[in-house]
Amino acid sequence: QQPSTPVPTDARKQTTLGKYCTAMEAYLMWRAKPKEVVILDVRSPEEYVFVGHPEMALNIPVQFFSPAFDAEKKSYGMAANPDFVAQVAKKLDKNATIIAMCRSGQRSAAAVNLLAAAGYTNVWSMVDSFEGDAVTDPENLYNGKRMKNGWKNYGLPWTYALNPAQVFVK
Ligand SMILES: O=S(=O)([O-])[S-]
Repeated sequence: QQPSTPVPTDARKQTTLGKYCTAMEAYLMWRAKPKEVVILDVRSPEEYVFVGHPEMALNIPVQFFSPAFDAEKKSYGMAANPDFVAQVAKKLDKNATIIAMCRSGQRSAAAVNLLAAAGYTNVWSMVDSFEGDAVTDPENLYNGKRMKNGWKNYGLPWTYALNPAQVFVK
């Protein structure tokens, strides 16, 4: 069964290919065809290692974590991985079924767009991704926490274990 997730309202989560799925739909797609469907985790290797990752996920970062802290934005930076498409191409054909995922669906959309521009046609963006969206309700104990949806919150299979065939190696 094909995912029926609609176009996300957040423009940063939209892709040129228009293929969207939730973490649950992604898991069901993978489970139906585990040899054909690739879950591609485009987060930084640090997130893959320390936050954990779907058990079957291949890590190729679309952006790297940057240790430069921006006091105004109150965040660390991310730097584009200039070799992202080439690194994907080493492992996956242009007609492969790929589900891109990140923390909560923005970098996965960016990754889909890069791959689409390079000729990949069957690339989905996991809109809630690994950690999901944050609760936005000041009355809620979990306000601001990523507890709404996503792979981890659904209780889908994830791990901290590192498989040499799946980790990012430059
Ligand atoms: O890019 S992100 O959705 O993982 S914050």
